[in-house]
Amino acid sequence: MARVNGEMVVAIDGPSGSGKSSTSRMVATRLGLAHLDTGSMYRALACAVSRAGINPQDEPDRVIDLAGSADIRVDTRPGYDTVVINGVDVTEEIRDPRTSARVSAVATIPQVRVLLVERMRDIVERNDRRIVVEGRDITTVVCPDAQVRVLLVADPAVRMARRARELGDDVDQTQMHDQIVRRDRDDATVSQFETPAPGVTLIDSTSLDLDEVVARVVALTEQVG
Ligand SMILES: Nc1ncnc2c1ncn2[C@@H]1O[C@H](COP(=O)(O)OP(=O)(O)OP(=O)(O)O)[C@@H](O)[C@H]1O
Ligand SMILES: Nc1ccn([C@H]2C[C@H](O)[C@@H](COP(=O)(O)O)O2)c(=O)n1
Repeated sequence: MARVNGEMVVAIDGPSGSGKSSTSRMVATRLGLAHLDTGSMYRALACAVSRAGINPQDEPDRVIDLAGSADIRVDTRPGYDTVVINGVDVTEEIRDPRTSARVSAVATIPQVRVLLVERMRDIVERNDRRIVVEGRDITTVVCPDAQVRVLLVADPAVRMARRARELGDDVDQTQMHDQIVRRDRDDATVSQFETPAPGVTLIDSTSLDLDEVVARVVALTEQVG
């Protein structure tokens, strides 16, 4: 295994379905790092909001209260991916297309973002800054000082096809469009993940397989002085 020693924060941003989680998990495993999927934290909050019967558009203050008070536990061992909020294991629920449809309404509330960014940075520190962190604003807001910063993109049609293959018969074309195109449009109102910020490496995976993407990210970690 190409383990790295010392501090190594790898920040990976990108639009929905661009391969952030698959890539991050494999990079973390290969390098002996922890893995934080920050989208899972917004998704967990969206589950708790829904369980509490809160409508984020009508009652943003209740969402903000929950974002501040909720006990959110994420397992940062690569491949474990367990997420528990207020004692409820939502690991499966966060991947339900209904959660995907609701999560942007929670993640686009600015005060919610401030509260969760604080928690994300805390998790990075608790992992001794040896971690792969993925999301939409990791390279720009959460960890702009990361050793490696990547924006991972892929053509929307390719992302939809990959997601459709993953979900099988469960999701129709309208839902797929909502999960990828509509979600990106909403999420892009609060984060900049469509073009790389200065110093961020762009990787377009449209015609790269997963192993090729992982190899490129690992190569970037090897260039860190
Ligand atoms: N380079 C690639 N080539 C082919 N398939 C890929 C590639 N990268 C990811 N995939 C597949 O695309 C799908 C979406 O990948 P993944 O869940 O990692 O994306 P994501 O960016 O984390 O998505 P989301 O933003 O919705 O959480 C998965 O089925 C994954 O196996
Ligand atoms: N750093 C982040 C991470 C995620 N989000 C939002 C955007 C998505 O709609 C939602 C779920 O993320 P996903 O699991 O699809 O990566 O959370 C964000 O705004 N910032």
